[in-house]
Amino acid sequence: CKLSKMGCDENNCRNMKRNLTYLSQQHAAELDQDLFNDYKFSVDQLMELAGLSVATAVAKVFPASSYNSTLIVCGPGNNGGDGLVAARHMTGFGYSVAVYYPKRTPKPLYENLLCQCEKFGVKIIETLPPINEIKDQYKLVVDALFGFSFKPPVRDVLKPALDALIHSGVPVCSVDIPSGWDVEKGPGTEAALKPELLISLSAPKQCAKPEFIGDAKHYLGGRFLPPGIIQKYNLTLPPYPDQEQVVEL
Ligand SMILES: NC(=O)C1=CN([C@@H]2O[C@H](COP(=O)(O)OP(=O)(O)OC[C@H]3O[C@@H](n4cnc5c(N)ncnc54)[C@H](O)[C@@H]3O)[C@@H](O)[C@H]2O)[C@@H](O)CC1
Ligand SMILES: [K+]
Repeated sequence: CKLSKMGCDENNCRNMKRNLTYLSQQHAAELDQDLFNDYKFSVDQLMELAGLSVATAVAKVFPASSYNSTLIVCGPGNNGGDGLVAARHMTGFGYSVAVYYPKRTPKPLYENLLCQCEKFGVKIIETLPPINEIKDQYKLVVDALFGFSFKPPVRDVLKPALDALIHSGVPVCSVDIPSGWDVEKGPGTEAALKPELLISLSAPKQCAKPEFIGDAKHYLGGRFLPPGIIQKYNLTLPPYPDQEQVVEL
């Protein structure tokens, strides 16, 4: 992590992680609403910054030179929207990107993002390859299926998409929440998704605590929190270095 690279010892690293704020599901949703209602952000604005930070963190950990072909699995909510934004930015970072987006929400926001993906050369696939063939086609998978509004268990319609994330055998980068996990209680079972990278957006949620994510790399992105929100929710978060979109936790 950042601190250990700066020569700090492991205890300091652990203490920093222990002092981080981990939001409950309810506070994550309330904070989101405050950004829209009190601070007059639009969803598009925040989603663009969230998706850019996802693409940035992925590129830092899994560079396009080695992990050029990427599958992004997008869900029906804003987590899926972050995935569509990340897909577009990743084409600019040198990746060849395919998007699987099985349950599309008929709203201009998502339709526009999908249109932009196509125009940037993202391949939109209508069916997933069989699970055992995913690793023949892709070197990396981005999990933008469910975010902080997910309530387990997964419903049948999106179970095949979640199973593909869990069993593909390809490194998975999860956007905000590892899909299928309880937002507060973590993975729950041994059979849950085990991402190699988690990008928490705005602030980590309780399922991102070290005891749940283990050795996974963990980044914070979504550099858009106003000082008033940091005060209101009493957030302890690391500073972003310079003009970076993400910080490693
Ligand atoms: N405040 C923030 O930090 C921001 C958050 N954003 C993203 O927005 C996400 C939250 O988005 P949403 O509230 O739209 O919700 P999600 O994207 O978490 O998912 C909601 C969708 O999943 C479905 N769903 C929920 N439980 C399910 C189950 N058990 N089985 C099948 N489907 C299920 C719901 O019907 C709904 O369609 C965050 O995690 C983050 O990725 C960003 O886009 C912008 C700013
Ligand atoms: K996710």
